Amino acid sequence: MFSLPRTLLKNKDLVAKTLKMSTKPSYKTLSITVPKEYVYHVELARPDKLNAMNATMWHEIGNCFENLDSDEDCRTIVLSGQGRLFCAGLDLSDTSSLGILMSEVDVARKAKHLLKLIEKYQDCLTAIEKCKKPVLSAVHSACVGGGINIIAAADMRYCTKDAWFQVKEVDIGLAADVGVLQRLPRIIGSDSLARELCYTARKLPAQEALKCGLVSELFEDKDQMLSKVISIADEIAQKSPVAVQGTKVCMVYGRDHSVQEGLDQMKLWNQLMLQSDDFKNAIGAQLSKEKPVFSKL
Ligand SMILES: CCC/C=C/C=C/C(=O)SCCNC(=O)CCNC(=O)[C@H](O)C(C)(C)COP(=O)(O)OP(=O)(O)OC[C@H]1O[C@@H](n2cnc3c(N)ncnc32)[C@H](O)[C@@H]1OP(=O)(O)O
Repeated sequence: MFSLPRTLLKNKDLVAKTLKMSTKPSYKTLSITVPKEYVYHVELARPDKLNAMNATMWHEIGNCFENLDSDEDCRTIVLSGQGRLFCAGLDLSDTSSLGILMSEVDVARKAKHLLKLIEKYQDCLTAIEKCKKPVLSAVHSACVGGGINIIAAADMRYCTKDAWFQVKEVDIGLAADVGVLQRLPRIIGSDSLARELCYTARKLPAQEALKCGLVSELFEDKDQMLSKVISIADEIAQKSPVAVQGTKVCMVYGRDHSVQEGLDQMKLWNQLMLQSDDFKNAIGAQLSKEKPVFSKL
């Protein structure tokens, strides 16, 4: 039977922390590390498959971001890919995703299964947007198909100078269905360019991705990028989690609603959140010029 070491039993807080840590999930296709307090680093971890998204990866992305949403040790998330490129998109050899199309069943039955599959895969990526912790994506080399759908659901995007992006779906006979058609035009603010990229599947190079606002900054290489992106994530993680998470929720809401609807939602949000200790602590710290301390959320 599992038993705790004697030294741990002496310290109740440490015991609670150890038990909590031991219940954190682990994944087959994702790697999670904690480079700084409150900063989590999620990596797509199928490097030998160019991080192509098989069914396991789709489900794990959804579960991971749902879990991180309620993980009070996590305040910001850096998302990158292991191996030689960020992501090759849908795993085209994965029959557990695409097998439905091959099976000999009636069109209505196939459609019913496909509806469920598409809905599930949409939800898995929307979990990135629904997670209240800011997600900073860091792309090196190629970001193809499903990969660009992933980063479109993230809060911020950074890339290396050699990176390129491709909304590849039309090339495999598919209208992209997991978020890029909806999110990309809003991110880059040009419906015309978004349509060109989605209709032609042309490769968008890093310089142009910077110019059109898809990414915030370019870096010489992946190491330099991760070091800077982790430091931005750390800067955010030092702030009140009540303020940062509220800002994300309200900005996502505001993107999809009128200014007045956004302001109305903001009133309701802050009539609760301004009562939080964080508000008092942050103002006190500003006045005393001391570093504020915020409890976990
Ligand atoms: C309900 C569904 C919702 C989801 C929809 C999502 C749709 C999409 O993601 S559409 C896009 C799908 N992805 C692709 O079409 C990418 C195809 N791959 C490439 O363009 C290139 O491989 C890539 C630019 C990523 C890398 O090129 P590079 O020259 O560096 O390597 P390759 O020699 O081409 O590839 C190496 C081996 O990896 C295999 N591979 C690459 N991509 C995939 C993939 N997406 N799925 C499965 N396997 C992939 C490639 O076949 C090579 O294998 P091997 O010949 O055995 O070495």
